[in-house]
Amino acid sequence: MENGAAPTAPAVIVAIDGPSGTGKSSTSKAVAAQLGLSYLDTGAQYRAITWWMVNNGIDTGDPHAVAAAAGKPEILSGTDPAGPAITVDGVDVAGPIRTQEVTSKVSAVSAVPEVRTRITELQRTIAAAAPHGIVVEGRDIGTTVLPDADLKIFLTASAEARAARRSGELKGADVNVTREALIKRDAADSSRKASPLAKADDAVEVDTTDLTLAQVIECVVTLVEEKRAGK
Ligand SMILES: Nc1ncnc2c1ncn2[C@@H]1O[C@H](COP(=O)(O)OP(=O)(O)OP(=O)(O)O)[C@@H](O)[C@H]1O
Ligand SMILES: Nc1ccn([C@H]2C[C@H](O)[C@@H](COP(=O)(O)O)O2)c(=O)n1
Repeated sequence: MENGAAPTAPAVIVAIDGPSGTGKSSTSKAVAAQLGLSYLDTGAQYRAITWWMVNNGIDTGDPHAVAAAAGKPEILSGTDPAGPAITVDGVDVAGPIRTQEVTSKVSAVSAVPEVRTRITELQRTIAAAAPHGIVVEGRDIGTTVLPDADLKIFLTASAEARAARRSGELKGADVNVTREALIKRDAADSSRKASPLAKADDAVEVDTTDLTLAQVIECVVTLVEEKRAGK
C-alpha cells in the first residue's frame, strides 16, 4: 500500500437461510464477529412486528387487519453481533419477542404480503449501509431479500437434532412437543405464497445434524474467506 495502511477486505454480503433450529443465529453471529461484519436477525424483525400486533389488539389471524396495521410500528434493528438490539416504537423488545405467544403467531403475521414488503425494505436498507459487509439470516434472504448476495448458505438439520437443541434451551420442554411445533412452523413458513422459506439455487447447503456449532462456524468462515479470495 502506498500510504502504508493495511489493505481492507472488500465488503461482503452473506445470506444464511434455513428452517428453525438449524443454527442460523448462533452461526451468523459468530461468523460476523470473527470477520468484523455486521449482523442482522430478520426473524427478530418479524417477531417484533408480531409482538406489536399482539400488544395493539390486532387479530393476527386476520390478514386484512394485519395488512392495514403493517406500516404503523417503527422497528429498529441493531447490527452488532455481540448484542443485536431490537426496538419497536422505542421499546426494547429483545426479550418479549421470544415468548411462546409470539412464536405461535409469527408465521401468520409474516405470511402477509404487506408485512413482508415493509420488512424487506428495512432489511435491504440495513444491508446496504453496513460498512464492511453483513451476515443476514432468515428464511428468504438468498431468494428474495438479497438475491445478489456474495455468498448464500442454506443450513439444514434433522427435526430430531433441532428439537433436541431447542429442548436444551427451553429447560424442561418435552422434546416431542418441541419437534412437532418446529415442524408445524417450518411447514407454514415453507408453504406461504409470499416469499416462502426456500433454498436459493446458488446456495451452498450445509447439513448441521452431525456437526458441532464450532464446526459449522468454521465451515462458513472458510466459505466467506474463499469467496473474498475470489476462489
Ligand atoms: N451444530 C450445532 N450443534 C449443537 N447445537 C447447536 C448447533 N447449532 C446451533 N445449536 C444450538 O441450537 C439452538 C438453536 O440454534 P439457533 O438459535 O442458532 O438456530 P436458528 O436456526 O437461528 O433458529 P430459529 O430460526 O428458530 O431462530 C441454540 O441453542 C444453539 O446453541
Ligand atoms: N426472513 C425471514 C425470517 C423470519 N421469518 C418468519 C418465519 C419464522 O417462523 C419467524 C421467526 O423467525 P426465527 O426467529 O425463528 O428465525 O419469522 C420470515 O418469514 N422470513
